[in-house]
Amino acid sequence: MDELQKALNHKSLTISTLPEKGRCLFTTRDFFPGEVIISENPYVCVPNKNKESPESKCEWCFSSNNLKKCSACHVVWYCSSKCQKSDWKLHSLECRALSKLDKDRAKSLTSSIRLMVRLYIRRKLENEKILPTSATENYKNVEALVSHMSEVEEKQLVLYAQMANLVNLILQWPESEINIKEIAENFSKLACNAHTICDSELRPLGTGLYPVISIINHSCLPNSVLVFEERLAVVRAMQHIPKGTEVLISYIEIAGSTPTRQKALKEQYFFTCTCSHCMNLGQPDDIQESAILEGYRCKNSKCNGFLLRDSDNKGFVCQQCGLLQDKEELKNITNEVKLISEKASALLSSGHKTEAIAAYKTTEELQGKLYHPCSIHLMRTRETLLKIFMELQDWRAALSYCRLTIPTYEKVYPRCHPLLGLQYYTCGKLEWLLGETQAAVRSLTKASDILRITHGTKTPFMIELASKLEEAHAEASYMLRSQNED
Ligand SMILES: C[S@@+](CC[C@H](N)C(=O)[O-])C[C@H]1O[C@@H](n2cnc3c(N)ncnc32)[C@H](O)[C@@H]1O
Repeated sequence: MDELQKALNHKSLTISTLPEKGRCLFTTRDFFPGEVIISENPYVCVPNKNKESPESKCEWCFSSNNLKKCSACHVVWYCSSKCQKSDWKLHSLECRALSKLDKDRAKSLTSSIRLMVRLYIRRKLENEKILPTSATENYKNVEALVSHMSEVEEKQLVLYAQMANLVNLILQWPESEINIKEIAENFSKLACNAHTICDSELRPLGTGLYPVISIINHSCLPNSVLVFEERLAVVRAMQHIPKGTEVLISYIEIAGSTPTRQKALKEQYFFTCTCSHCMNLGQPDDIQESAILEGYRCKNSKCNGFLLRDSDNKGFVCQQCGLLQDKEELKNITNEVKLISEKASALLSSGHKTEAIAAYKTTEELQGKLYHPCSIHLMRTRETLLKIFMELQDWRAALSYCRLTIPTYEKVYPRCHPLLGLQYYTCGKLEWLLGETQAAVRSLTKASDILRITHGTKTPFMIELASKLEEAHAEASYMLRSQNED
């Protein structure tokens, strides 16, 4: 039996291979909601630095506080000497390579290029026995990852080859140690195996390769969830998982219709999902769900019906009241929504928050006429308004938008999804700030019921949630006692 299989057996897990999925991870005992199934440190990881996340982060723990730049390469940052020391074996070689580059070029390297440079440095350090190997921390596990090279489009292959040349240029190693074709294939492996490392509130921090957790396959109705505790990846059971069951997580944002989810999975992961949600494709309830989440609503504001194309494809018919809607009319409003939401997004990017709010509110109003109240488009606009009002510390407005998103969250996410838990948490925190104590207790309780399963109970984030809930409970009972005494 191979070493990895033996190590997994000790964790009550086993690897099987299915023809339609490749490797799969199965349980060899029951796991219960909230229980950690597997955790793994990254084989390699890097913090993200891009337009959405421009601030520097610690290379080891991803913190943004007390950062000091590496004085030699000027690319990598650390929050403490402890983090710097932990990363030193890998960074010492990386630092030498980055220091030779033109300063601006070194600073503008993408996360994928940096991740690949780190991957090759790690392999070299293992080969030279400078870094120890184990069953779970071993380049062999990277070799076993799927790459889908034969399915990748020509244009993408050219891009991977160019990126591989850049990695070669950065490393400047002898030909015997580098193989451009293999680096290109490893880029393809990263595309379908690397994970976005997020903080407890699921905000992206970096990218990491976790070759053992990468054995876990996808389902749109997953039984497990992947979260991160700093750089550690943790997979927890979201429900009771009986012995002999495949461990499944979701690779994608599952708030979307079946065709949208399937498109995302095909494009990035090259497979067609056959989970029970996807197997419903084309069935009347799936068509209805798609129309509600991404399609149009009836133009009669008193009717809550959704529209489907009529049989001769001239327009759309309300499935509740039968009202016909002209294709051109819908196209015009859709274009109007597109233009105003693009304007809103441009205003926000250029820092004109007040004007952006007005434009997003107009978008929301128009979307309300066009889409179902549970539409994903409407939900996204409301999420943006919530975010802007949070930044402006307008808690009342933020709470009203947060509340508007909840019914759609409850519809699109499973009962125990971390995003649903986090939305209840935001709602609860705002209610608490605004003195709506009873409502805060209800929302924080719902948040805690979900997040203690997905996030465990021991992280600083969960300890803070527990203490907020306790405080809200205490105040609610004090208020009740005072009322009774009056
Ligand atoms: C992160 S890997 C998962 C492990 C992979 N099965 C292996 O053999 O290494 C992702 C790849 O696994 C396959 N995969 C994942 N979930 C699947 C599913 N539900 N059905 C079919 N293939 C799946 C796809 O080939 C996908 O690109």
